[in-house]
Amino acid sequence: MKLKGKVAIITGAGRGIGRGIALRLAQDGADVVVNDINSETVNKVVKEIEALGRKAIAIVADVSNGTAVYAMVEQAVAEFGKLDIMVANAGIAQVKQAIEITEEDWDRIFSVNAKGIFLCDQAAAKQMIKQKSGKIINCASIAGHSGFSLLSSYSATKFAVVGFTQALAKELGPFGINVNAYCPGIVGTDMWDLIDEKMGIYLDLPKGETLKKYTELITLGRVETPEDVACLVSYLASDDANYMTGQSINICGGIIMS
Ligand SMILES: NC(=O)C1=CN([C@@H]2O[C@H](COP(=O)(O)OP(=O)(O)OC[C@H]3O[C@@H](n4cnc5c(N)ncnc54)[C@H](O)[C@@H]3O)[C@@H](O)[C@H]2O)C=CC1
Ligand SMILES: CC(=O)C(C)=O
Repeated sequence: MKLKGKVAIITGAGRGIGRGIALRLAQDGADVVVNDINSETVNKVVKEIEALGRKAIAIVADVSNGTAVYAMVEQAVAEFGKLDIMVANAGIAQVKQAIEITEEDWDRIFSVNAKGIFLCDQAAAKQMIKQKSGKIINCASIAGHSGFSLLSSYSATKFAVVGFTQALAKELGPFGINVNAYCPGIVGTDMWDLIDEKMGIYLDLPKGETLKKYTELITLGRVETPEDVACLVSYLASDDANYMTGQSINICGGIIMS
């Protein structure tokens, strides 16, 4: 159990990739703070983690709200005494042609995907600096390494995550804190159901066909699962990754290679 005795916060963990990461870190021995804006789903995930014999608490908070994020970290430390791992996973998608995106659209997606990462990382870093150790793990995407058509605002937020991850790694290295990001490809979650449906309208494709078209780009020939992503996050959260920092790692079945 490589994360035995560790305490982790995972944001956006009520479903999808975040849930997969929460369950995997618990299987590896960590106690887990399960965050989401959806109270029903977080409570279900807490029960799943307790069934694995680990401690878990639910914290319903919007990662784009600084007061709520700081209160979440404070509550985690009050409950468990420390914070070893912050997985800033929560994110939203937006499928539109760039010429159609409104200022409100742009501000909304940046407030969750970029500002949310900044707030979670900053609140965690302040606690981890006191401890002189910690692992901050941000969710980017392959869309943060290569722009995706009809996902321009989304891609821009993920490029922002990659840049912030590098800069923060440089600032926090002297405190024994590692900062890295994971970059999934096409993961079969509710987010991709939405992308499939909305892109299908632009591409004039029936439901399921956009996902099929994108699946043809995957070298390993199948859609990614949350568990595939969780394997990388489990590594980044562990002592095995003590010499890795500032990296944004593609875990995408070979859609893009670099
Ligand atoms: N599904 C995919 O193919 C890929 C997803 N990603 C990224 O992975 C992360 C998770 O994505 P999925 O699990 O697929 O999405 P999802 O939509 O299935 O799940 C996202 C979860 O985050 C929660 N959430 C949304 N806004 C929030 C907020 N403001 N505060 C707290 N929680 C919030 C939602 O309630 C939901 O439970 C996102 O950052 C996404 O951009 C990256 C690459 C590929
Ligand atoms: C949702 C997402 O990040 C991709 C690349 O599909």
